[in-house]
Amino acid sequence: MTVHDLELEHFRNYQALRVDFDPGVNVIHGENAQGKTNLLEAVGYLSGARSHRTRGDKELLSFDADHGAVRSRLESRGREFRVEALLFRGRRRKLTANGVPLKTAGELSGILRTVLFCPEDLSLIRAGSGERRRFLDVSLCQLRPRYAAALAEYHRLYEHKTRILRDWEEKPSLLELLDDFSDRMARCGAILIHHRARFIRALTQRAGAIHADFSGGRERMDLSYQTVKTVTDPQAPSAALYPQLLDHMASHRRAELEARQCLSGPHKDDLVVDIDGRSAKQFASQGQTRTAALSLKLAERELHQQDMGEWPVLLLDDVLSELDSRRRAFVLERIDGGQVFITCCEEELIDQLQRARTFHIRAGRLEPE
Ligand SMILES: Nc1ncnc2c1ncn2[C@@H]1O[C@H](COP(=O)(O)OP(=O)(O)OP(=O)(O)O)[C@@H](O)[C@H]1O
Repeated sequence: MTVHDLELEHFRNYQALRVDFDPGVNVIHGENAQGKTNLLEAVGYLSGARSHRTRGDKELLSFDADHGAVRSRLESRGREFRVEALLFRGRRRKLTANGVPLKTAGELSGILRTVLFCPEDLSLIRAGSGERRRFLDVSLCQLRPRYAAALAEYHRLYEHKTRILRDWEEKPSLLELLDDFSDRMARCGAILIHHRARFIRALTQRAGAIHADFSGGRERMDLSYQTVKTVTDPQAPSAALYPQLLDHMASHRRAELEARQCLSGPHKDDLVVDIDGRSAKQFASQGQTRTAALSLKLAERELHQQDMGEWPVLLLDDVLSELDSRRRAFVLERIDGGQVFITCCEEELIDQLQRARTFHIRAGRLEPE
């Protein structure tokens, strides 16, 4: 997959930008706060109309602008696409591909896939389970459209059930709906667990091998999937998982009513990361945390490649400067193949990336080469 060019209008600190990219490695270089991450964010937005830094589109619009645009010509699965996202303050965005309006943002993920690694990804290892579930969800939504649909439905049901549990004492009639919502959550939840388990199994093999290479064979990383306790084999077909989830919900019915929260279901799942048999969340050093998070992302990238037969676009935000020279060389070797965008502040890194095309950014503008 290749992003050939990008055009931005009133996007973050870019008033107007038009740039052609290299199909290989692109280095976005500049001092702090000049717009490197904003440019990477715009490339990432082409996949799934989603930003890794904000939920709402209005933050993407330049301060004081009431509309903006992201446009690109890109190549995916041997076809060329012209993708456009028009953003408005206070109005729904408009997405099109080759001039045809798109109904959902998911249709954009079907065209372009990206894998991003940014400093915030260290929380993949360090933070609570929510960050790791988000990682699973973002990957799986790109990989499996059925997963994306089940996840959206699960979130909707979760919100409804939470409202029932919150308000049932004031409005006891709501309780009549509770079991139906639990049943539907168990059906959707079974689909999520099945896909998560299979994805984690594939990820374990790849990420473990990458982490071993990364650490020069000195460390071993293991991943395991923690889900609802009554599930005996999470990789089983969703029809087999459904009654097991229902059992768990039934045994937690009273506790949910008392706690006024959904306590049962895959919204509490975790991806457990161990290094040399110990919890990475609790014991990993800063360097180990960075290596483990990066191994997960590089493994995710390889799974996309395996799935589609072509590399997703890799976005590395401010990653290399934090690695020692051996690990940096390892990453540069590993990302050979496919299109890559790397942001950096240091001139010396540019020298190391000899085959790359470099873009110098200052205050939301491209400096002439
Ligand atoms: N909606 C917006 N409109 C205008 N400017 C914005 C908007 N959002 C962020 N900015 C500004 O864009 C500038 C560049 O931000 P960006 O995160 O891209 O910096 P960077 O070059 O990656 O810097 P660093 O090396 O420090 O990470 C910042 O000064 C930020 O305040």
